[in-house]
Amino acid sequence: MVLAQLGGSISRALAQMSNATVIDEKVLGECLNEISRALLQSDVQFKMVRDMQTNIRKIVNLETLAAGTNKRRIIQQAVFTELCNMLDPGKPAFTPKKGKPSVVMFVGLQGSGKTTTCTKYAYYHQRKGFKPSLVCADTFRAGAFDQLKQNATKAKIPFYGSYMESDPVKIAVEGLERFRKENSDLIIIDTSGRHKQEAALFEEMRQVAEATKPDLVIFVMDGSIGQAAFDQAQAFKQSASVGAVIVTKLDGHAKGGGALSAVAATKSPVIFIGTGEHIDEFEIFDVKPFVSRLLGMGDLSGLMDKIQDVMPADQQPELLAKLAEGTFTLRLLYEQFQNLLKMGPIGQVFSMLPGFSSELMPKGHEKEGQAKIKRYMTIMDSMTAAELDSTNPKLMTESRIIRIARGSGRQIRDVMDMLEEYKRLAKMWSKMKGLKMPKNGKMSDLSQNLNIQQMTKALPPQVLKQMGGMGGLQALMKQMGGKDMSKMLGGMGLGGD
Ligand SMILES: Nc1nc2c(ncn2[C@@H]2O[C@H](COP(=O)(O)OP(=O)(O)OP(=O)(O)O)[C@@H](O)[C@H]2O)c(=O)[nH]1
Repeated sequence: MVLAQLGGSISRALAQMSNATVIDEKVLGECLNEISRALLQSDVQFKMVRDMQTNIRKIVNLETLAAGTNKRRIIQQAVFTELCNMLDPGKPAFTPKKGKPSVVMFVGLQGSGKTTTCTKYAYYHQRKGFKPSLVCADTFRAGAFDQLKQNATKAKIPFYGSYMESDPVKIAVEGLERFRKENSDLIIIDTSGRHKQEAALFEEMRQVAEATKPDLVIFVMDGSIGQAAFDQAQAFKQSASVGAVIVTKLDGHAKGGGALSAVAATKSPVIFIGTGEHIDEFEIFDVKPFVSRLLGMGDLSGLMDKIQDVMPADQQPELLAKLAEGTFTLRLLYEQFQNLLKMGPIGQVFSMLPGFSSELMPKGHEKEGQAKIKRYMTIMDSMTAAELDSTNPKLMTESRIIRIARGSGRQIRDVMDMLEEYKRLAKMWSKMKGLKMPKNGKMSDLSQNLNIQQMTKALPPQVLKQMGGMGGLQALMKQMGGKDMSKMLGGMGLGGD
């Protein structure tokens, strides 16, 4: 069972239980069995599933719960906590600091996605302002250096390797010296993999580690290997001082449960997950938000951080002023699309919204969504400034539409489609009109001025329903704290169909 389905099954089991008029032992038992079945099908170890059931039973003692307590919420919370405990080894991994030289070594079996992940890791840190560099100490696989070179060049990350040298230790040390001189603050060493765990692989790993003294050894594990994950993770853990794990290929048909439970068993935290072959299909792994997203409960603080990352602070007062006037122009939409694309794969963004489990945004649709946004932007590129800045729907006459379609090389139908989407969003935003502005003009202070009624009106009904109606919305606003809500609404509107 793939991870997104696992989340869906657990949420469904909880929802079914909520539908029961009385929650008694029988209903609770059925719900827990359903959840256990889903976990087992995802390759989570039997013992862990059994322990989880026992723990939940301990927390949720139906007889002693006072009348009037919300049993459903208590059970849901217990499931959430247990899933988190399963994935949290309780100690954080080493994290590199900007400007302070760190060495990180990657280990794993051949084909686990090690080389790809090294570049993703480097790229991730580069975007955060680090000066990463890559060393290819994989002399076992002939094409490894070429692959690293290609990836690194594309991402503009300095790399080091050799076609001639066959001693991985020598390459690792030379690469380290070179990049230390060049003031790289994150030197990443890719090591050889083998088809299976074998003594030679572990010996080589040990030697490279001894020569380079890494601050962190990351074990890269293929998320689709199911139950075999347990032994593999443990073998690596015992041979190298693995300090963190990255699980790859948690897209497509990955039996993520197996890898995740095995990882939990090795007591090293998962720090990132790979969700595709592309360099930005890489997500930071945080236990609570991950479980929350798995259960379709969203991860708003993650989403807010992502938005804050891409939206320059000086643009915020301007956007707010326009929103307060109730003017949502095509130009504004264009800018929002740009921000959305900067945030990374759309599916990642949507899975952070409460009510949208990743099951609702399957891989194919994600690409479709992204393509749709790019298509809309191409169409807008063929519009005049007056068209982009207008708020008059009548301006878009037939002749203008035909001209835009021709100019952008798209069908008239596509232009109409884009305009419909714009109208839908403009309508949603117009309901936010009259919003009281925060005095300092800062987005992050806007949420204090939003009221529930206004929000309820602005949200598409199906989104509101998914969020659990007014009550859900209220809880959500509390969760948001000082973070900003309006940008989130913009994002939501784009996916609200
Ligand atoms: N779908 C998907 N494919 C991935 C992901 N990460 C890596 N891959 C693919 O997995 C394949 C193997 O990846 P590599 O990076 O070459 O594997 P490796 O572990 O470095 O192999 P060695 O260098 O031989 O040890 C490649 O085709 C990658 O594109 C991921 O998160 N999702």
